[in-house]
Amino acid sequence: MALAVWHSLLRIITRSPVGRGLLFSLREQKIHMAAIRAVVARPVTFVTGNAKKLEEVKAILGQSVPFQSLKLDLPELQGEPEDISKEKARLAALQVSGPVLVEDTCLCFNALKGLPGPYIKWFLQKIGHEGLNNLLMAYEDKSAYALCAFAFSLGPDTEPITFLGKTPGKIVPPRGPNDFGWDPIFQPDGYEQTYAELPKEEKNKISHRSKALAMVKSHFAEAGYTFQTDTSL
Ligand SMILES: O=c1[nH]c(=O)c2ncn([C@@H]3O[C@H](COP(=O)(O)OP(=O)(O)OP(=O)(O)O)[C@@H](O)[C@H]3O)c2[nH]1
Ligand SMILES: [Mg+2]
Repeated sequence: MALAVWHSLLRIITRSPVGRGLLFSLREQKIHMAAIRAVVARPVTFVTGNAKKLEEVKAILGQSVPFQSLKLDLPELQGEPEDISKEKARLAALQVSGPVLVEDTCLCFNALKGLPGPYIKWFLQKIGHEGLNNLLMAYEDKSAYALCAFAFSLGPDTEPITFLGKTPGKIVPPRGPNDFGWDPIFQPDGYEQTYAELPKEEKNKISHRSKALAMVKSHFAEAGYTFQTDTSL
């Protein structure tokens, strides 16, 4: 019965010019979507100069988003995290001539209206953990948040898209191993340990980076890109 109704509906659609037009445009759209889904000529390159970031990205993404990495220290725009990350992706895509993933990380102090934010790398290099704590000496509010802005671009002619992840916490005197940036002075909300004291797997479950990468993963799953692995193309 349902099949008979469907057949008469199909007959009506295919006999009318409007119906035929509709079917044609649906077919075109399907072909267009297939073209988008299909082939991207190169695998994704995660561009970073930071080995510890790379380590975490590998651990968090696993096999979900196949990528290769390239160590490049890209120049960084001043401004808002999302814009910095997008500009990094544009520069990276030009260098790589293919699909790229980059990220920019900020450590934002609420008492300082979000600063040092994207400038944390230079603050950390110049004044260290103690200096960062001292910046908040005059304030009762030690709350802060770690923010990660990933940007993905399919190539030099494509506008990058961004994925943000944020983890709230507070700034504390350094505790734990000193092998990654400001991890020893950031204590995420709901934990008694700093990022540095937490086992890596635990940090990777709750970190700003893992939250942003969860969105990257969903995007890749939805878009269904197929990346050719033949790099001679
Ligand atoms: O304790 C930390 N836990 C983290 O989870 C984390 N992620 C980044 N950082 C540090 O924060 C600055 C960001 O600057 P940033 O995003 O420009 O990175 P970068 O210049 O090192 O690499 P990249 O820009 O080439 O990717 C740099 O000092 C990074 O070392 C972290 N420190
Ligand atoms: Mg950088």
